[in-house]
Amino acid sequence: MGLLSIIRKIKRKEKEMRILTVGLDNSGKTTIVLKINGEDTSVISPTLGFNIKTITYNKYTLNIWDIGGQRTIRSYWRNYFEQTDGLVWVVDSSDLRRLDDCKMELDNLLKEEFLNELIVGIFATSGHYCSFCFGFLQRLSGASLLILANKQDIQGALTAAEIAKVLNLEAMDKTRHWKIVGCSAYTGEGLLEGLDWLVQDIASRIYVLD
Ligand SMILES: Nc1nc2c(ncn2[C@@H]2O[C@H](COP(=O)(O)OP(=O)(O)OP(=O)(O)O)[C@@H](O)[C@H]2O)c(=O)[nH]1
Ligand SMILES: [Mg+2]
Repeated sequence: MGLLSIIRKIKRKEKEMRILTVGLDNSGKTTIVLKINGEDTSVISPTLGFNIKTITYNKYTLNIWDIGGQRTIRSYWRNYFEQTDGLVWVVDSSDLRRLDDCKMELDNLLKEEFLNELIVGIFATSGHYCSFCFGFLQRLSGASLLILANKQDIQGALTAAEIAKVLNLEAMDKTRHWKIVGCSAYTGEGLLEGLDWLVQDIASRIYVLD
Protein backbone atom coordinates (compact mmCIF):
# COMPACT_ATOMS: atom_id res chain seq x y z
CA MET A 1 0.00 0.00 0.00
CA GLY A 2 1.41 3.38 -1.00
CA LEU A 3 1.55 6.49 1.11
CA LEU A 4 -1.34 8.16 -0.74
CA SER A 5 -3.68 5.24 -0.33
CA ILE A 6 -2.86 5.11 3.36
CA ILE A 7 -3.72 8.78 3.73
CA ARG A 8 -6.94 8.26 1.76
CA LYS A 9 -7.85 5.30 3.95
CA ILE A 10 -7.30 7.32 7.09
CA LYS A 11 -9.32 10.25 5.74
CA ARG A 12 -12.23 8.05 4.67
CA LYS A 13 -12.55 6.63 8.11
CA GLU A 14 -11.95 9.81 9.99
CA LYS A 15 -15.59 10.46 10.80
CA GLU A 16 -15.93 7.15 12.63
CA MET A 17 -14.74 6.36 16.12
CA ARG A 18 -14.84 3.10 17.99
CA ILE A 19 -15.40 3.57 21.69
CA LEU A 20 -15.32 0.80 24.28
CA THR A 21 -17.18 1.20 27.58
CA VAL A 22 -15.86 -1.03 30.33
CA GLY A 23 -15.70 -1.20 34.11
CA LEU A 24 -16.92 -3.40 36.95
CA ASP A 25 -20.45 -4.75 36.85
CA ASN A 26 -23.09 -2.40 38.29
CA SER A 27 -20.92 0.68 37.70
CA GLY A 28 -23.54 2.15 35.34
CA LYS A 29 -22.11 1.60 31.83
CA THR A 30 -25.40 0.65 30.17
CA THR A 31 -27.28 3.44 31.94
CA ILE A 32 -24.69 5.98 30.80
CA VAL A 33 -24.83 4.90 27.16
CA LEU A 34 -28.65 4.94 27.18
CA LYS A 35 -28.70 8.37 28.81
CA ILE A 36 -26.26 9.79 26.26
CA ASN A 37 -28.48 8.40 23.53
CA GLY A 38 -31.59 9.96 25.07
CA GLU A 39 -33.20 6.62 25.88
CA ASP A 40 -35.25 5.46 28.86
CA THR A 41 -32.98 4.43 31.76
CA SER A 42 -35.63 3.23 34.18
CA VAL A 43 -35.41 -0.49 33.37
CA ILE A 44 -31.85 -1.80 33.17
CA SER A 45 -30.53 -5.33 33.56
CA PRO A 46 -26.93 -6.59 33.78
CA THR A 47 -25.21 -6.95 30.42
CA LEU A 48 -24.17 -10.55 29.81
CA GLY A 49 -22.45 -9.95 26.47
CA PHE A 50 -22.33 -6.53 24.85
CA ASN A 51 -24.54 -3.85 23.28
CA ILE A 52 -23.55 -1.56 20.43
CA LYS A 53 -24.98 1.91 19.90
CA THR A 54 -24.21 4.09 16.94
CA ILE A 55 -24.50 7.74 17.86
CA THR A 56 -23.93 10.80 15.75
CA TYR A 57 -22.04 13.36 17.78
CA ASN A 58 -21.02 16.63 16.19
CA LYS A 59 -19.53 15.57 12.85
CA TYR A 60 -18.54 12.10 14.08
CA THR A 61 -20.21 8.72 14.07
CA LEU A 62 -19.50 7.01 17.37
CA ASN A 63 -19.75 3.25 17.57
CA ILE A 64 -20.09 2.74 21.30
CA TRP A 65 -19.57 -0.79 22.61
CA ASP A 66 -21.02 -1.39 26.07
CA ILE A 67 -19.42 -4.53 27.47
CA GLY A 68 -20.72 -6.51 30.47
CA GLY A 69 -18.52 -6.20 33.55
CA GLN A 70 -19.34 -9.25 35.64
CA ARG A 71 -16.26 -11.05 36.92
CA THR A 72 -16.84 -14.22 34.89
CA ILE A 73 -16.93 -12.34 31.59
CA ARG A 74 -14.11 -9.83 32.18
CA SER A 75 -11.61 -12.11 30.43
CA TYR A 76 -13.53 -11.43 27.19
CA TRP A 77 -12.85 -7.68 27.32
CA ARG A 78 -9.61 -8.17 25.43
CA ASN A 79 -11.56 -9.53 22.45
CA TYR A 80 -12.91 -6.04 21.84
CA PHE A 81 -9.68 -4.01 22.03
CA GLU A 82 -8.70 -4.09 18.37
CA GLN A 83 -8.96 -0.74 16.59
CA THR A 84 -10.39 0.96 19.66
CA ASP A 85 -10.01 4.75 19.57
CA GLY A 86 -11.47 5.57 22.96
CA LEU A 87 -11.87 3.72 26.24
CA VAL A 88 -14.46 4.78 28.79
CA TRP A 89 -13.78 3.30 32.21
CA VAL A 90 -16.83 3.63 34.44
CA VAL A 91 -16.50 3.65 38.24
CA ASP A 92 -19.29 3.36 40.79
CA SER A 93 -18.02 6.16 43.06
CA SER A 94 -20.34 5.05 45.85
CA ASP A 95 -19.09 1.44 45.97
CA LEU A 96 -16.09 2.01 48.24
CA ARG A 97 -15.63 -1.69 49.01
CA ARG A 98 -14.81 -2.54 45.40
CA LEU A 99 -12.41 0.30 44.57
CA ASP A 100 -9.36 -1.97 44.99
CA ASP A 101 -10.88 -4.44 42.58
CA CYS A 102 -11.66 -1.56 40.23
CA LYS A 103 -8.05 -0.34 40.32
CA MET A 104 -6.67 -3.82 39.65
CA GLU A 105 -8.96 -4.39 36.67
CA LEU A 106 -8.14 -0.98 35.18
CA ASP A 107 -4.39 -1.61 35.52
CA ASN A 108 -4.76 -5.00 33.81
CA LEU A 109 -6.89 -3.57 31.05
CA LEU A 110 -4.43 -0.81 30.19
CA LYS A 111 -1.51 -3.22 30.05
CA GLU A 112 -3.37 -5.59 27.74
CA GLU A 113 -4.84 -2.88 25.55
CA PHE A 114 -1.45 -1.28 24.93
CA LEU A 115 0.18 -4.60 23.97
CA ASN A 116 -2.73 -5.57 21.77
CA GLU A 117 -2.64 -2.31 19.81
CA LEU A 118 1.08 -2.60 19.35
CA ILE A 119 0.98 -6.19 18.11
CA VAL A 120 -1.94 -5.51 15.78
CA GLY A 121 -0.15 -2.44 14.42
CA ILE A 122 3.02 -4.40 13.69
CA PHE A 123 1.31 -7.39 12.07
CA ALA A 124 -1.17 -5.36 10.05
CA THR A 125 1.57 -3.25 8.55
CA SER A 126 4.57 -5.56 8.41
CA GLY A 127 6.70 -5.04 5.34
CA HIS A 128 5.52 -1.47 4.77
CA TYR A 129 7.80 1.04 6.40
CA CYS A 130 5.49 4.06 5.98
CA SER A 131 2.30 2.36 7.05
CA PHE A 132 4.18 0.90 9.98
CA CYS A 133 5.17 4.40 11.05
CA PHE A 134 1.60 5.69 10.71
CA GLY A 135 0.14 2.74 12.59
CA PHE A 136 2.78 2.99 15.25
CA LEU A 137 2.42 6.74 15.76
CA GLN A 138 -1.36 6.55 15.85
CA ARG A 139 -1.38 3.78 18.38
CA LEU A 140 1.65 4.61 20.43
CA SER A 141 -0.25 6.12 23.29
CA GLY A 142 -3.08 3.59 23.09
CA ALA A 143 -6.70 4.64 23.13
CA SER A 144 -7.73 7.93 24.73
CA LEU A 145 -9.01 7.11 28.19
CA LEU A 146 -12.01 8.76 29.83
CA ILE A 147 -12.70 7.74 33.42
CA LEU A 148 -16.25 8.44 34.50
CA ALA A 149 -16.66 8.67 38.28
CA ASN A 150 -20.34 7.77 38.11
CA LYS A 151 -23.20 7.93 40.66
CA GLN A 152 -22.25 11.36 41.98
CA ASP A 153 -25.91 11.77 42.91
CA ILE A 154 -25.50 9.23 45.74
CA GLN A 155 -24.62 10.68 49.11
CA GLY A 156 -21.19 9.56 50.27
CA ALA A 157 -19.90 8.97 46.73
CA LEU A 158 -16.22 9.89 46.30
CA THR A 159 -15.50 12.91 44.10
CA ALA A 160 -13.64 12.57 40.81
CA ALA A 161 -10.45 13.86 42.49
CA GLU A 162 -10.75 11.25 45.25
CA ILE A 163 -11.32 8.46 42.72
CA ALA A 164 -8.27 9.67 40.75
CA LYS A 165 -6.20 9.32 43.90
CA VAL A 166 -7.45 5.82 44.71
CA LEU A 167 -6.82 4.67 41.13
CA ASN A 168 -3.41 6.39 41.20
CA LEU A 169 -4.06 7.92 37.79
CA GLU A 170 -1.13 10.34 38.03
CA ALA A 171 1.20 7.33 37.88
CA MET A 172 -0.16 6.24 34.53
CA ASP A 173 2.09 5.87 31.50
CA LYS A 174 2.91 9.42 30.38
CA THR A 175 2.04 8.72 26.74
CA ARG A 176 -1.57 7.93 27.66
CA HIS A 177 -4.16 10.65 27.06
CA TRP A 178 -6.64 10.52 29.94
CA LYS A 179 -9.18 12.56 31.85
CA ILE A 180 -11.47 11.89 34.79
CA VAL A 181 -14.91 13.45 35.08
CA GLY A 182 -17.50 13.09 37.85
CA CYS A 183 -20.94 12.20 36.50
CA SER A 184 -24.36 10.80 37.17
CA ALA A 185 -26.17 8.68 34.63
CA TYR A 186 -29.37 9.57 36.48
CA THR A 187 -29.12 13.35 36.24
CA GLY A 188 -26.89 13.43 33.15
CA GLU A 189 -24.36 15.66 34.96
CA GLY A 190 -20.86 15.37 33.52
CA LEU A 191 -21.71 13.01 30.65
CA LEU A 192 -21.42 15.50 27.82
CA GLU A 193 -18.32 17.10 29.32
CA GLY A 194 -16.66 13.68 29.33
CA LEU A 195 -17.82 12.69 25.85
CA ASP A 196 -16.79 16.02 24.44
CA TRP A 197 -13.25 15.65 25.75
CA LEU A 198 -13.02 12.07 24.47
CA VAL A 199 -14.15 12.87 20.95
CA GLN A 200 -11.89 15.93 20.68
CA ASP A 201 -8.92 14.02 22.03
CA ILE A 202 -9.40 11.09 19.64
CA ALA A 203 -9.81 13.49 16.73
CA SER A 204 -6.61 15.37 17.53
CA ARG A 205 -4.65 12.17 18.22
CA ILE A 206 -5.74 10.03 15.28
CA TYR A 207 -6.62 12.43 12.51
CA VAL A 208 -3.43 14.42 12.54
CA LEU A 209 -3.40 14.54 8.75
CA ASP A 210 -6.55 16.65 8.49
N1 LIG B 1 -27.95 6.39 41.78
C1 LIG B 1 -27.45 6.06 40.60
N2 LIG B 1 -27.63 4.80 40.12
C2 LIG B 1 -27.12 4.50 38.92
C3 LIG B 1 -26.41 5.43 38.14
N3 LIG B 1 -26.01 4.82 37.01
C4 LIG B 1 -26.48 3.58 37.06
N4 LIG B 1 -27.16 3.37 38.21
C5 LIG B 1 -27.81 2.12 38.64
O1 LIG B 1 -26.80 1.14 38.84
C6 LIG B 1 -27.27 -0.14 38.45
C7 LIG B 1 -26.34 -0.76 37.45
O2 LIG B 1 -26.40 -0.03 36.24
P1 LIG B 1 -25.98 -0.68 34.83
O3 LIG B 1 -26.03 0.42 33.84
O4 LIG B 1 -26.73 -1.91 34.55
O5 LIG B 1 -24.47 -1.08 35.16
P2 LIG B 1 -23.45 -1.81 34.18
O6 LIG B 1 -22.13 -1.20 34.46
O7 LIG B 1 -23.94 -1.75 32.79
O8 LIG B 1 -23.46 -3.30 34.72
P3 LIG B 1 -23.05 -4.65 33.91
O9 LIG B 1 -23.85 -4.65 32.65
O10 LIG B 1 -23.42 -5.77 34.83
O11 LIG B 1 -21.59 -4.61 33.68
C8 LIG B 1 -28.71 0.05 37.94
O12 LIG B 1 -29.60 -0.22 38.98
C9 LIG B 1 -28.73 1.54 37.58
O13 LIG B 1 -30.04 2.07 37.68
C10 LIG B 1 -26.21 6.75 38.67
O14 LIG B 1 -25.58 7.64 38.08
N5 LIG B 1 -26.76 6.99 39.90
MG1 LIG C 1 -24.49 -3.18 31.43
